[in-house]
Amino acid sequence: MNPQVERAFVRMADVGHRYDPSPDAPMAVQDINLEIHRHEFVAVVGPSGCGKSTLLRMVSGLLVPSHGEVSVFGKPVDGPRDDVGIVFQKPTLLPWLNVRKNILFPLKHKYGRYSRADEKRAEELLAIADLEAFGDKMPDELSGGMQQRVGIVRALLLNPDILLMDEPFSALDAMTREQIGFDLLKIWDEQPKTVLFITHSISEAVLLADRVLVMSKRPGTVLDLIDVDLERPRTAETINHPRFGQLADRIRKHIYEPEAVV
Ligand SMILES: Nc1ncnc2c1ncn2[C@@H]1O[C@H](COP(=O)(O)OP(=O)(O)OP(=O)(O)O)[C@@H](O)[C@H]1O
Repeated sequence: MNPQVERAFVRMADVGHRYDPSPDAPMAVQDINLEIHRHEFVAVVGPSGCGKSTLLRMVSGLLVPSHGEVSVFGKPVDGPRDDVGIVFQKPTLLPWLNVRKNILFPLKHKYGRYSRADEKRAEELLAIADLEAFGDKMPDELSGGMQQRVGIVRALLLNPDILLMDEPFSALDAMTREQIGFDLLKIWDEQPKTVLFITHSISEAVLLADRVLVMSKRPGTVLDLIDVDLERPRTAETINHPRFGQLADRIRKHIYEPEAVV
């Protein structure tokens, strides 16, 4: 496990949720018991509709589960949290603001202003994301991958303890996607966060995460929580490691031939 991982941070105890409150309506997720450590990188994979986004929304506090409890550092999550950054599939940058103003926008929106220190940190984060030369550019002057990196920097500028990422790279081509994965690991290494990362890509999950949470089809439950015992830093070479293939196979079996997994 990553040495930066400290201790249990996010806890889900017997968590379940049904969107339709009538008692015979189907559950979206059920019987979720999970502990995520501080600064751990957990990837979530599972079939479409199994409740991955539901899980993320419950950690963010945007959704209160109908059963069980989600807590962060021992305190129940009962409403939207301040210490959470969210990155979605599309970065949704404001087209009329340059990159620098886009990443500072949430601070301005939240506090009405931002300080010189915030501006300095914005420049530092842009540099970590290899975007230091693009602060003055408008979003439509950037590639899709660069826009997505701006979205990640924007989420990090609020210095959240928890970074929730919902299929953040799925709109990108394969090469950009792999590169931005390594960029994310570099940012995470320099600015450790507890990351919950949803993906449909098994190899992306294994390449990035400390652990991979595999969910069953609806109602989503935890099928497996797999330790990714591959060395860091992860590189393009990691993919050629025999252990990488074994881990990816194990996840693939859960998803495509669950009866074959003992
Ligand atoms: N707001 C909602 N109201 C009612 N049902 C919902 C709502 N949001 C999600 N659901 C249902 O809950 C289940 C889980 O949805 P969720 O979006 O969490 O799955 P997912 O694993 O993230 O899916 P995908 O991989 O396709 O994005 C689905 O059956 C979905 O139809």
